[in-house]
Amino acid sequence: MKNSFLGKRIRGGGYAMKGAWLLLKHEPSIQVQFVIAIMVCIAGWIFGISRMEWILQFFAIGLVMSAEGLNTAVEAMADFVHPDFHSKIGHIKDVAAGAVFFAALIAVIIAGFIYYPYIFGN
Ligand SMILES: Nc1ncnc2c1ncn2[C@@H]1O[C@H](COP(=O)(O)OP(=O)(O)OP(=O)(O)O)[C@@H](O)[C@H]1O
Repeated sequence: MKNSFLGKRIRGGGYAMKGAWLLLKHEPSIQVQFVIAIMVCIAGWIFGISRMEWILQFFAIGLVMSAEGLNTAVEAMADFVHPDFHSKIGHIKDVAAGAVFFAALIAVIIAGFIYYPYIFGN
């Protein structure tokens, strides 16, 4: 079982959950986004958003937290591979942060589409 196809997949899932827990425990940017995710879920519950709006909201939350998690991994990798200041490292980190910016921008646009009608009417 241990080295079977299924055993490896289950172990991989365990490592992934450990990684998610490490992100939540140690990374301030992920912690902030997690709190924002809880707040928008409370907003969704208060405004009684539709099933499709919940799906879009969870998609946006997943998109931002995934991008931020990968950005954190890229930053850690860059610091490990080259701890000193280097313009290439700066470029790599800026590009990884840019990916988070795209995800966050899309999330804000989705939030606007969902909540604008509930707050300001159609
Ligand atoms: N080793 C480096 N060489 C060149 N530029 C760097 C380097 N480290 C960081 N930078 C620049 O600083 C920006 C911020 O980097 P980074 O996110 O690692 O710093 P930080 O804000 O201290 O990170 P965190 O608080 O998430 O640990 C990068 O996007 C990059 O422009």
